Amino acid sequence: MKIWIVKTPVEGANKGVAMIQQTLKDCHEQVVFGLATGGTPQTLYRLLSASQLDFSRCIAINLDEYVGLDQENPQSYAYYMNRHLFSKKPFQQTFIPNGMNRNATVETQRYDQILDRYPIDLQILGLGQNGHIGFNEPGTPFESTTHEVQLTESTIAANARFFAQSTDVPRSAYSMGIKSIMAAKQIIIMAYGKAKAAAVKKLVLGPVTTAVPASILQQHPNVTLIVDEAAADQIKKEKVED
Ligand SMILES: N[C@@H]1[C@@H](O)[C@H](O)[C@@H](COP(=O)(O)O)O[C@@H]1O
Repeated sequence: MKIWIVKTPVEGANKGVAMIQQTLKDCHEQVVFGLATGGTPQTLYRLLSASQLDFSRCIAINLDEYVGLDQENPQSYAYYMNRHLFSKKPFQQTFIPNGMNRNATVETQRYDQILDRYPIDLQILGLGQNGHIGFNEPGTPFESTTHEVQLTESTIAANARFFAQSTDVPRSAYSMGIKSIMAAKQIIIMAYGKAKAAAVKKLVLGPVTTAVPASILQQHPNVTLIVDEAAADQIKKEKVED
């Protein structure tokens, strides 16, 4: 795992933009990006939106969506992606789980077929305070594919800041599984702020355990972790590469 400790999320996002640019250069045909939501990638999407990069030959596959929120709901991840990226940078095609499909079996199978059809070249990830990736909460099997997740109280509390009140946060979500995330050729995971420091330590230095879903990334051959100093507080700096 490469680790970059940056001064600010803007510096981290600039590194992300450079890696995305490289991926676009390296892949001469269609490029498939796996995309995340949440607060962490917002700066990255802002810089991508302002860049000259062209995504018209790219496919975007998002990690997750709340069950029960439609794409017109400002708290849905579909709305988030349109607002922060797709309205400014058109992609050839974009996919996100349909939170309005209450038939979890049908929806998760549909999404797995999309993932089979479009292998991900570069996956962007944020990190939950409890070590989750996508909405794969602690305890999720590493072999999981797309599934419906019952959100933990800690995730509901962490995400309540995006809602008028915590009782508005949906209790479940559809999420790509850990197996699908690990199938990406390359992964960038970003984490900023001291609230992420404990999870970053477990991600980098802890045992690989389903109790910390992100710890499986230690076994992926091409992961770059981008953290600011607050998030890197509990890890050794000797692994840093520039
Ligand atoms: N499902 C999302 C994740 O995809 C995200 O990476 C993580 C961190 O969010 P944030 O970046 O807002 O801290 O939690 C959310 O629950």
